[in-house]
Amino acid sequence: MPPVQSPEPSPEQSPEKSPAQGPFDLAEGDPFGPHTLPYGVFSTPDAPTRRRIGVRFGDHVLDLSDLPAAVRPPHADLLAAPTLNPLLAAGRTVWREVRAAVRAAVTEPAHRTALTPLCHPLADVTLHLPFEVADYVDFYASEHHATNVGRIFRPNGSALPANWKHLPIGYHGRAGTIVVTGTPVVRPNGQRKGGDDATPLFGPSTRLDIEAEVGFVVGAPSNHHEPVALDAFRDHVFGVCLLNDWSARDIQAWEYVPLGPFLGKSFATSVSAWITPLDAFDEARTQPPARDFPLLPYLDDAAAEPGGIDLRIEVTVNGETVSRPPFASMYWTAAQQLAHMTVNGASLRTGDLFASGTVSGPEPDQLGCLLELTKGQGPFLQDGDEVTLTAWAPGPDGARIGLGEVTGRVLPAPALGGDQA
Ligand SMILES: O=C(O)/C=C/C(=O)CC(=O)CC(=O)O
Ligand SMILES: [Ca+2]
Ligand SMILES: [Mg+2]
Repeated sequence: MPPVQSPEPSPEQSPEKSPAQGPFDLAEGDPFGPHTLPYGVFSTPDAPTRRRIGVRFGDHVLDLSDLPAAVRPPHADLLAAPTLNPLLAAGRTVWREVRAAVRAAVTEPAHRTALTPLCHPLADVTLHLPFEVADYVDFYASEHHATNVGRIFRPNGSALPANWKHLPIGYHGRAGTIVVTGTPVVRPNGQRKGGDDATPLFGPSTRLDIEAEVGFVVGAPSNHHEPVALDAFRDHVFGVCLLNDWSARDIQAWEYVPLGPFLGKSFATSVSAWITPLDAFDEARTQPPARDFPLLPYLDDAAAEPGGIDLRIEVTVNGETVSRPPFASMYWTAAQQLAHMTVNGASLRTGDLFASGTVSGPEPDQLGCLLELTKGQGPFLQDGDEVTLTAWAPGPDGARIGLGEVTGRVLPAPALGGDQA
């Protein structure tokens, strides 16, 4: 695939910083300033089994697990856990109180002496999957992606299915194979049958792909039989992460009729280590595209607060930028996806994760997977390839809200056993 033209500086490349400065002296434009404050879970080499909650500030992690009394936030017990789940479960009022207290701690110069020993350079810590994933759903919400993929997978049918503009299509994925950024991704073995194959073949996928997506993390649960309305979205959804829905296109193309993706996607899904609270995106809200059909009342967001988010994603393969998918172009919003997911009375659990679907914009350098970028022809991923997604959103007063990164390197498929070879 051709590299993207006219590169802009990656938000991950923090501007130059002099070594004499401390963890709280951020360079101008650092995307992890006081308006971002994403939560993660880390450990340090001296205590590798002690997982602690931290917040990212610049290129450091501030340990929140045992803050000194002068800056101890309300609900500090929730921050002493080894995962974010207790904080997620606590609900929006608590999320806001904790975030306000953390912001006050990192911005008040009088606290710096006390907090500096609790700051670890990112390079010195191990980042872990920050929450225990409950259920996992993946949507299909980009009109551009759905149209492009529809043409490739179903050249004789209409690109968009008849239901596409009436409901956000999704499928249930595999929560147990969600992995944190940096985890290697092993090429899956599986069954495939191309148009020229007389019978199905078995072996390593030859069409391994990525999907650049945004994940939404559910905090507060809901009750069974009680749908979550559009305007209750922010009572339930805690925050946002980056997500790569690794996809074996050959396995997927053969297996997906009629129930949708299965083994072609369930071998691994990577997420970023940082969960950014929704409140960080207040300045980045956008109106979704105009609706082409009237929506049923439970999905009709015409009078709702703008449901889109202006996240600018960048996809690199082996360090070379291949795409810049714009999340603001998504047809269906996360609030509509949540309303649809629960309209039948299905309940939410703390730690549920739902992904936006591949983010593809209208332009050729805005496509969120290699299938689209190469018009179905490949090349797809080779063993050893490393794929990284980064993103940022506009914040207050020209600040950037960084989402960190989700990265993974492809490892060779396991050797086939006697029954499989
Ligand atoms: O059009 C299809 O048959 C399937 C497309 C997908 O790859 C499903 C998917 O993961 C949805 C998405 O990421 O948008
Ligand atoms: Ca997907
Ligand atoms: Mg996947």
